[in-house]
Amino acid sequence: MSHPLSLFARRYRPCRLPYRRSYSVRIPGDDGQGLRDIKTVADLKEWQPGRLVSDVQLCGWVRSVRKSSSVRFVDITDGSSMRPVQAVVDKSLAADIRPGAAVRLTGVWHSSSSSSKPPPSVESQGSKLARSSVADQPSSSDMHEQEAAAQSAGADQGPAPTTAELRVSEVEILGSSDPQTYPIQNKYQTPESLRAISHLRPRTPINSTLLRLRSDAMALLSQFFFQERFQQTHPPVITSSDCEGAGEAFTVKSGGTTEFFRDPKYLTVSSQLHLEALAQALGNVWTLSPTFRAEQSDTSRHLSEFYMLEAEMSFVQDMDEVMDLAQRMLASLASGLKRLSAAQELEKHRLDSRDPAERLAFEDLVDPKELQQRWRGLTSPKRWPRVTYTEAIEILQPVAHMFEHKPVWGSGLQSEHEKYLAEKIGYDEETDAFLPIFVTQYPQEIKAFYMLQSESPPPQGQTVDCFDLLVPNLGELAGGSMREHRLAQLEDNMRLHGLEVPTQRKARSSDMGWYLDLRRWGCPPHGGFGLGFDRLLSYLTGVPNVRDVVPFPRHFERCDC
Ligand SMILES: NC(=O)C[C@H](N)C(=O)O
Repeated sequence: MSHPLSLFARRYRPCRLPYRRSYSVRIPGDDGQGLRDIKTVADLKEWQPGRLVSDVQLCGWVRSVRKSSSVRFVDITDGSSMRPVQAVVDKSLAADIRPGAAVRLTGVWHSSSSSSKPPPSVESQGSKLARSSVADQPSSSDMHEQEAAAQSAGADQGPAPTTAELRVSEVEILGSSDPQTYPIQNKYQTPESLRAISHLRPRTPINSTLLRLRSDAMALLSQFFFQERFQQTHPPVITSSDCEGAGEAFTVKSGGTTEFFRDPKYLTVSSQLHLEALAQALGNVWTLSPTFRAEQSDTSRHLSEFYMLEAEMSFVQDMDEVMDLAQRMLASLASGLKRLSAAQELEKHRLDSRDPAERLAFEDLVDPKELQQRWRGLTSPKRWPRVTYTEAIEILQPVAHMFEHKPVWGSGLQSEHEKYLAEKIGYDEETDAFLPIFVTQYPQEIKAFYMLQSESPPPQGQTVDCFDLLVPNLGELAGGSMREHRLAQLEDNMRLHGLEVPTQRKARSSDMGWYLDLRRWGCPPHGGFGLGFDRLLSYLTGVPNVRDVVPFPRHFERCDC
């Protein structure tokens, strides 16, 4: 008897969906069967078919228009690459091609390999104009004829282009733009002025590349955790409690007169407690979710809404395993990003940029040498340094005069202390790299109630098995801990931190009864960490203010659109 599945397989005919191209670039003969994979401006710029190709269609936004006597050189972008592609449009067709407009252009693709002469190396805008042969080209209809002749003769024809470009015969304006009012100027705009137009800011070359890097990072992290057999989960955004107990939660209100959820609810400050519940069913779990803190800190490192990457591991006894995971994850992310275009473009175009406005924008970023030291540290095969909080205080005390706040055992490390430690301990002379550092075992009193007490605390006082991951210039990038998995001890910890200890979980109750329940049935030793995703991106890209690596920053007194 045949297996029911094979029966199904015989009956099953895959349905062939009509192929519809929804990409910004369309080349003739591309029927979606994978013969060519030219979908975006980034692909098109790389495409060197070795001949002229007509009927290439390009959708995108006009970044700039340069004029010569008979043609317009139009820079087109679709957000897929930092550099635009050049379109050459006869003056007669170009009247409505203005910066900011959305256009569809059709024409002949001239790649550098369709030229008999080798392409020139990097050119300045001025020299490009002067040297381009296009200004002396025949009209667009002549270009079509030339192309047909070239194809039938199987040979290259026409004057050699100096750069890959689309010679346009048809122009459609899909969304017009008035350059007089368009707020994105072809001149330097300060980060602060761009923040005031966060809905348009992604159209600038550097910001759009940062957003692509952000997207790459999310994809790589998903890949990493998938390979590590972690389950990705969606913990809630609306929660009953302030997990860290720091009183920095936003309250959720419905706008009605009655309490929507019966009693006050909050926007999550950390997914950790819910992740612990999921980890007790799924093993190892992670999430990258929005997190909210109502801190009134108006600094370059704080956002009221940020993305936190949190991971929780079950059956883990040793905190080193949690720190190893954090290091493995960051190393894998950094090496993955290095292979992708957004990170490569940021590095390359910083060096080859000829546009004065863009050069100024690059100067707003951290010095390239320091940036390389960061990346070398993140991808280093060496184990990142681990020091206890007590050792850290001992390192800080002899140089206490350097700080505004005195380093004393029992008080939290200030950002100035964290930055000093990261630079001092993390610098690896041998490789000229900044290794991130782990500071472990903080005093119990200044840490959250759920952390596991250390087995052998220092004479100064009781500590907990926790860690902060510190990097130069930024300070804390991540924090994690072993969680107290025993009910009685957890209840003691709660009392110690002045929290109410519910005796049993009541239906519909919003107290911590549910969290204590987790300790009642099958709670193994476990631990995890949370990492500020936006801070990480700002560290990787050298963007000094975390507000410039998120599309729509929200922070104290600012939530613009
Ligand atoms: N998942 C974590 O360990 C993060 C921790 N709850 C924090 O907010 O810092």
